[in-house]
Amino acid sequence: MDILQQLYDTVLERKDEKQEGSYTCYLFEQGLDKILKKCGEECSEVIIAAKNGKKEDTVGEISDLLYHLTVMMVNENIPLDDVRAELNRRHGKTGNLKTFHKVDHNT
Ligand SMILES: N=c1c2ncn([C@@H]3O[C@H](COP(=O)(O)OP(=O)(O)OP(=O)(O)O)[C@@H](O)[C@H]3O)c2ncn1[C@@H]1O[C@H](COP(=O)(O)O)[C@@H](O)[C@H]1O
Repeated sequence: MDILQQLYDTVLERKDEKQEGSYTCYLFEQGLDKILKKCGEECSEVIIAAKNGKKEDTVGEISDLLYHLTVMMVNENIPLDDVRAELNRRHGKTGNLKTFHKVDHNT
């Protein structure tokens, strides 16, 4: 199982728990506005890190953002598979476009 799925499953378990010291439980208690605020903050931090050109910091900030997005998805009952399906659908489209351009370019 990939790490995003493992993270999603752990966050999902936290939704119905009250675990001492769990930041995820704290976010669920605070509710959607707090979760969205954190997503916004973490997104800004990704942009700043990337702009500063520090790859290691950027990877850390992307990981923070993915975690907070996962909490938001669980809070909003959005399964990871829905995002996978949408990405697969778009990837399929891009694949078709590439093929089209290749054929078009050679003629
Ligand atoms: N991936 C993460 C993860 N990334 C970031 N964070 C937490 O996100 C918080 C964000 O830090 P900030 O400095 O931005 O915010 P803060 O000032 O501490 O908090 P706020 O007052 O802003 O809410 C930190 O406390 C980090 O520890 C995470 N907390 C948990 N996880 C994953 O979630 C799982 C469950 O965690 P718990 O719920 O803590 O058991 C863990 O096993 C991890 O896999």
